[in-house]
Amino acid sequence: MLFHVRMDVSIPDDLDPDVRADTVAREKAYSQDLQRAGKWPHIWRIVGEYSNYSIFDVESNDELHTLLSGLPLFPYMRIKVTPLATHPSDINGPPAP
Ligand SMILES: O=C(O)CC1=CCC(=O)O1
Repeated sequence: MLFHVRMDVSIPDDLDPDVRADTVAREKAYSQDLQRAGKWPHIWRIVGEYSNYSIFDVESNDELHTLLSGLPLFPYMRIKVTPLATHPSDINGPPAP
């Protein structure tokens, strides 16, 4: 199942700089592990914002929720999830299983 996910990050200005750096580093490692596992095939920076558009490829809503709620930056994010379906005009058809 494919999901489009928008993440808007808002880290409080008064967060300890060491905690901030550690959290951002853990976020990067967590994200890259999921990218290598094929669960997070795309991540794009939204120009001019501390936000990204991502595509997740997971088995269920519950799996997506588990992955998103495990993000180290989750406490500092607003997340909008859009489930994706195959478009009937897509010349490539549905993604391979
Ligand atoms: O910087 C962001 O958009 C938040 C984020 C998600 C994965 C990551 O490495 O950073």
